[in-house]
Amino acid sequence: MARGRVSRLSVRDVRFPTSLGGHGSDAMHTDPDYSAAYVVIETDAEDGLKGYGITFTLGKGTEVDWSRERRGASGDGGRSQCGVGPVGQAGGKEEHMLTGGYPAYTTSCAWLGYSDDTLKQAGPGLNRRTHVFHRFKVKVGADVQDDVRRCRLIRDMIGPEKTLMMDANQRWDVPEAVEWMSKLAEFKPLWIEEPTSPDDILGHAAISKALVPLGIGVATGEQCHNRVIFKQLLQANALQFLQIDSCRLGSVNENLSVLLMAKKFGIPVCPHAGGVGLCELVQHLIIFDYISVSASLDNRMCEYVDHLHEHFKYPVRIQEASYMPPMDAGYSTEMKEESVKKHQYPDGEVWKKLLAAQKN
Ligand SMILES: C[C@H](O)[C@@H](O)CC(=O)C(=O)O
Ligand SMILES: [Mg+2]
Repeated sequence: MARGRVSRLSVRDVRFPTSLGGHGSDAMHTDPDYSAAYVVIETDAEDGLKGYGITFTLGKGTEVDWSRERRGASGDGGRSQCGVGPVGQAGGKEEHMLTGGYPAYTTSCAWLGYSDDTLKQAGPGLNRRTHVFHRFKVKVGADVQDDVRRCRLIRDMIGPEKTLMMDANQRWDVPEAVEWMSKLAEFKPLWIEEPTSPDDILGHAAISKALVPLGIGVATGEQCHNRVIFKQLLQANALQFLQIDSCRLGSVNENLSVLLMAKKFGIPVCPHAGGVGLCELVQHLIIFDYISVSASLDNRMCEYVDHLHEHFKYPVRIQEASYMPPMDAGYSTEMKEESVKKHQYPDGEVWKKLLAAQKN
């Protein structure tokens, strides 16, 4: 157990220029730069132990988080996530995880900013992934004709059996969501994610009521910042898939309370991980969910995006489209110092070059 009092805290603004390749783009966020307020805490125990935390943002948001972290990293429970202990004793479900891992789906096949050629190409496109993954998510919501074309292309490539999900990133109002999804129903999506404002609990309930008869569930949660919102979503039958976000919900404890509520309501948790470092964090929560709470993999899967893992000291391991349990102690949050230095905004090497090029 860590001893001592927190004696030092650093917060750094780390940004990755993902917008240059359209990675991470959706109907609401057209040019995101995956970024983080990266926090390191040390104690006066002088035992070498440090705590690492990140809060995911899309670039400019880091400035807001930066000032929050500086003002009171411990005051409000913080949105950053610091290390927890290693996995415990092996039992039947742990064995299952250790051998087979936790099922993953990929969103990296179909960000909204990708051209049709990119979707088709090997490399960042879908071909490379179709034989690895069985579950795919496509971004929709900006233009219905584009969505029909892109969903057809993807459904044709993955075939009728593989699972397809759709994500509108809050773009629609309630009637629009129902109408739009009725047009995309032919592509057999398992869920529509964030069909409308994340705060509109009754709106989500109305959309669920209209779409469940078409075989389409509603998924939401990546913008839900506390357990009370999730409680209301569950009580109102407003979602069929619940998506915790390890950084959005303040603290591991808040995430755990949502896992427990989801179990009580019989709703599968399928965490959000589209961002930098989110896959690294959320794998701990979802494997815990399986081993200690839900005990089920029915209709459950964890999002995977395949960017930026190389900047983490303990990156996720994906095998056969599954997250393999992390073997290192902690929450897999520590970034490589070299990566942090290079991507620090605005004075890291990467940003100095980009900002200079923008001026010219
Ligand atoms: C801006 C982010 O990339 C967002 O599109 C992620 C998301 O909605 C998801 O992964 O789901
Ligand atoms: Mg989403």
